[in-house]
Amino acid sequence: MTDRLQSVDRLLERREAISDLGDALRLLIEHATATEAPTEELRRAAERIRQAAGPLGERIRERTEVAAADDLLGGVRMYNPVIGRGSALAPPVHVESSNGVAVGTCTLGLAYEGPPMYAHGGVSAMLLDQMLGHAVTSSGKPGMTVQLDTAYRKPVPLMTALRLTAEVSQVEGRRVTAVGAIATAERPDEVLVTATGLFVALRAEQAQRLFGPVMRPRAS
Ligand SMILES: CCCCCCCCCCCCCC(=O)SCCNC(=O)CCNC(=O)[C@H](O)C(C)(C)COP(=O)(O)OP(=O)(O)OC[C@H]1O[C@@H](n2cnc3c(N)ncnc32)[C@H](O)[C@@H]1OP(=O)(O)O
Repeated sequence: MTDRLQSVDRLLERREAISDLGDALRLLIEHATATEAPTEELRRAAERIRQAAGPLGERIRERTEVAAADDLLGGVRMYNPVIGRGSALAPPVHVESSNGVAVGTCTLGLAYEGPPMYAHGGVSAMLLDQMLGHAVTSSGKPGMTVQLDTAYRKPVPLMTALRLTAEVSQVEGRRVTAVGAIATAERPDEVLVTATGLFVALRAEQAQRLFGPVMRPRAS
């Protein structure tokens, strides 16, 4: 096996391990949010979790370093808080996108609760920002969100399969507008939340100013 193939294998193995850890963390968060276990059990769990966290903190990256398992240009972001399989914060959303259109699926657990039984409005906005970002990126004009308007028409139910959609609606020079919606998978035509986002493609000097350290090739 060539060195390159071996390093690809190692990368895939690491991504698999990160996803496995992410799944475990999501289970932990969901149980910790839903639990009505005795108080003593909570104390024991806190101690065991601190013990498990210790070794992970022994080698950590700086803010200016991209995670070793990520591929920025290829769109692999293992710790993205919406789609990252390694992020305990991510539901995670599974997204497919092409030609300015994105479709996503996810189920939100009790950890995302705002009003009882329903998703927090900020969580819906986060999901839609990400979805709009995928639509915009897949149109070939990636940019950053400069404005996001959300309209909450009906509450988003927790523990229910959701369908998220987004598409580019307007391109004006460096400014790209996209619209998106959240519905349940069961009733995709009944819109619960909508969003309109304005994205701006960065000029080269803006990209350099904001992302200079992570744009440099990794030292081997
Ligand atoms: C396969 C790969 C898949 C990967 C998928 C990845 C998906 C990723 C999903 C991630 C999703 C998550 C995404 C995130 O979370 S992105 C994170 C949240 N967003 C930010 O942090 C952005 C913060 N903003 C800035 O840094 C600056 O505003 C930037 C640098 C973006 C623009 O700099 P600046 O502000 O100095 O502007 P400009 O001089 O360059 O000019 C820009 C043009 O835009 C117009 N303008 C600006 N602001 C507004 C506004 N509010 N309403 C209306 N218009 C506005 C402006 O007038 C001008 O128009 P014109 O005069 O040219 O006509």
